[in-house]
Amino acid sequence: MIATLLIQHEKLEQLPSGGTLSPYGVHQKHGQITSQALQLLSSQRRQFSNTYISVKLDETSGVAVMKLKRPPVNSLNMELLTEFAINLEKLEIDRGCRGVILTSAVPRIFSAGLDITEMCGKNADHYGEFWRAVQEMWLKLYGSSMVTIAAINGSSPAGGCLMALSCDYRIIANNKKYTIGLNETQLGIVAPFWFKDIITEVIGHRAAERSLQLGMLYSPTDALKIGLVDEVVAEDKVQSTASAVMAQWLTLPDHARQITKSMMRKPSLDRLVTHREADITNFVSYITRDSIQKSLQMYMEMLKKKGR
Ligand SMILES: CC/C=C\C/C=C\C/C=C/C=C/CC(=O)SCCNC(=O)CCNC(=O)[C@H](O)C(C)(C)COP(=O)(O)OP(=O)(O)OC[C@H]1O[C@@H](n2cnc3c(N)ncnc32)[C@H](O)[C@@H]1OP(=O)(O)O
Repeated sequence: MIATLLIQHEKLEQLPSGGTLSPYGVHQKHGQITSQALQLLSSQRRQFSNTYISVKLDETSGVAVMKLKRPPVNSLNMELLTEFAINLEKLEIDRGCRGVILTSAVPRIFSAGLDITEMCGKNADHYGEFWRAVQEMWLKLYGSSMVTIAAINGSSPAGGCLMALSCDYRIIANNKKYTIGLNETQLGIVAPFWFKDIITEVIGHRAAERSLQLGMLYSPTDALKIGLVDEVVAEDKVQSTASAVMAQWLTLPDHARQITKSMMRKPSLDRLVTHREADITNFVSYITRDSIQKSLQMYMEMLKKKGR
């Protein structure tokens, strides 16, 4: 029992910021065994935090709450995406974790989507690396065998919406100021095929086509109408509803639910895995076009003006 707890704890050891999984071994930790074990036995919660992600795992329920914490808008830069993928992978291999609630620590914002500055004024190698990190985040989240619930406590455009769409269930706060959707065309860019596939899976072809062409951002109630979210609840009920829904989902045997989830999601995952390198090449050649760079720069200027 103590040995198991120790191994689990080491899987969840805090990561050096922006780095890769720490190669801690049981032996390196030998001297701390007793105190760590006692600490773990007396506490049912484990938490760890990186620069842009914090995770709290409740060992009793097997549910982790993962929060994005990159103010002002949780835009997804390379470091956040990398931390996200590493943390999710750690939870994935942790037997004590069966479900993840994804939410934001930044008031009024779930995530502003990809960090536009990662897609402007950089070189091709950078864009390629960035895109690989975006793909990796999505493959890990959409392909997770755990129950994943998005507790959307703020606006969630573009890549933020993709994250929410990749979860098994979406709960959004009832606040008219919050919007959610894949608004890429409003930036003058095209949503990649796998963004298109996933929104089509969730809301159906007709609604997705209209939504994508017009780059629509929906209020919570409109998002509910088209099935982009599953539930709209009072702002102060988002987390408790997410916990209640999670508890319901976790009453099912993991094995049956996981195989069913995998059956439903495998075709889309395989499509990206098969075309991963081509998708990166495509992204790089697209994003380096002068016209696209200009559109993104203008969009950033517009955002900055609005903020003043
Ligand atoms: C054939 C084609 C083939 C292949 C194509 C392949 C790929 C192309 C693909 C790319 C896909 C991209 C997906 C994306 O996610 S793009 C990002 C889209 N995001 C948005 O449009 C959101 C923009 N932001 C907002 O709407 C708002 O900021 C807000 C609603 C999230 C929050 O509003 P607030 O009023 O609370 O805050 P602001 O004052 O607007 O912002 C504060 C601060 O943050 C900066 N900022 C906002 N969003 C981003 C962002 N996404 N990236 C970087 N920075 C952002 C904003 O400029 C402000 O900065 P300053 O304080 O003024 O410095």
